[in-house]
Amino acid sequence: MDTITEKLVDKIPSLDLADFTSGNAARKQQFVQNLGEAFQSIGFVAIRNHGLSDELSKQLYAAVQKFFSLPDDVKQKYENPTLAGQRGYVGKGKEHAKGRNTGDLKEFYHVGQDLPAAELQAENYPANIWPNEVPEFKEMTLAAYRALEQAGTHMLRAIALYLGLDEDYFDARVHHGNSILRAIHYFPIENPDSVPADAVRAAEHGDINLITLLMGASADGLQVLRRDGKWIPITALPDQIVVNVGDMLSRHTNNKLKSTIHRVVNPPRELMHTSRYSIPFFMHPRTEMDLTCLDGCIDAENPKAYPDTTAGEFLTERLIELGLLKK
Ligand SMILES: O=C(O)CCC(=O)C(=O)O
Ligand SMILES: [Fe+2]
Repeated sequence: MDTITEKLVDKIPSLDLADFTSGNAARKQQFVQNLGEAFQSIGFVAIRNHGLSDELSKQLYAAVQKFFSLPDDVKQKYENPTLAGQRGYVGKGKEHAKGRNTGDLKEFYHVGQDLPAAELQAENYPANIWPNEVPEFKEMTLAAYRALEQAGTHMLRAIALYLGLDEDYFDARVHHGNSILRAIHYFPIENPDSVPADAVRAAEHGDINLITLLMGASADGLQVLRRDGKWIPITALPDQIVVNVGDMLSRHTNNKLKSTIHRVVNPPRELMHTSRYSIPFFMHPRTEMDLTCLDGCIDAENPKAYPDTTAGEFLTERLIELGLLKK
């Protein structure tokens, strides 16, 4: 085992994306190295200068809170079971982590790639669904989608360099990619005894996609599983977003980069009646991206760990496991 994978940290590393985009070769190289080492060990980093303004994130949160405070029967108008939860609203307890049956204590709303109708059809993506009751929801979620997609593209360029690939290796693969912005509401529970004893806000899981960019992670509850089995809380400052490796990138790099298991724990019993919001952006490639383990990540010590697959096939498999797509 190399020394990088043995390093155990109590806090996720904090990096400045401006180092990568600065035009200064030494700062850029240092960013690439630090990011690569973090993704090869804990699998998570906190990033500042990510390009999402404070103003936008405040307005986005306001719109999201306004939507989730609508009555359940109004929110359910925006739920379309034929889309496997890929667009619009997904109601309370509908999604469970892979390998579990108890639903998570959350409701969420998915926004996908927003393109003119003909391009959506060409990419085979469903159209977005917009809530009439909160007209600003569309503008705010799409602005955040674009900012996070841009930040994610920079992060993937840094990852490509770390892997010894061309800097633009991921660019065409994520162009018009199947990314999803997920606004989550961990809803208040007045009577903790009314939910299954093993129900949690988000049970432990790895993300499906290439990388996840998470805003709002500073609220308590998010924890990551360190390799020695210890859960460590995520502590990101308000001006930071958290970025982690998902299963697609882990698989493509033959486990060199780590998709670290994480969860959102319940608050203490007396605070179960409070809400928690978070907004992860799941950066997916295009459906046809080949996730075959990269040659550069396979050697005698690290034999090829996965059969070949594509992003589309892998996503379908996982949506079935999460209870969102029926076989
Ligand atoms: O709410 C959070 O802080 C994290 C949510 C998460 O891990 C997910 O939705 O995949
Ligand atoms: Fe996650």
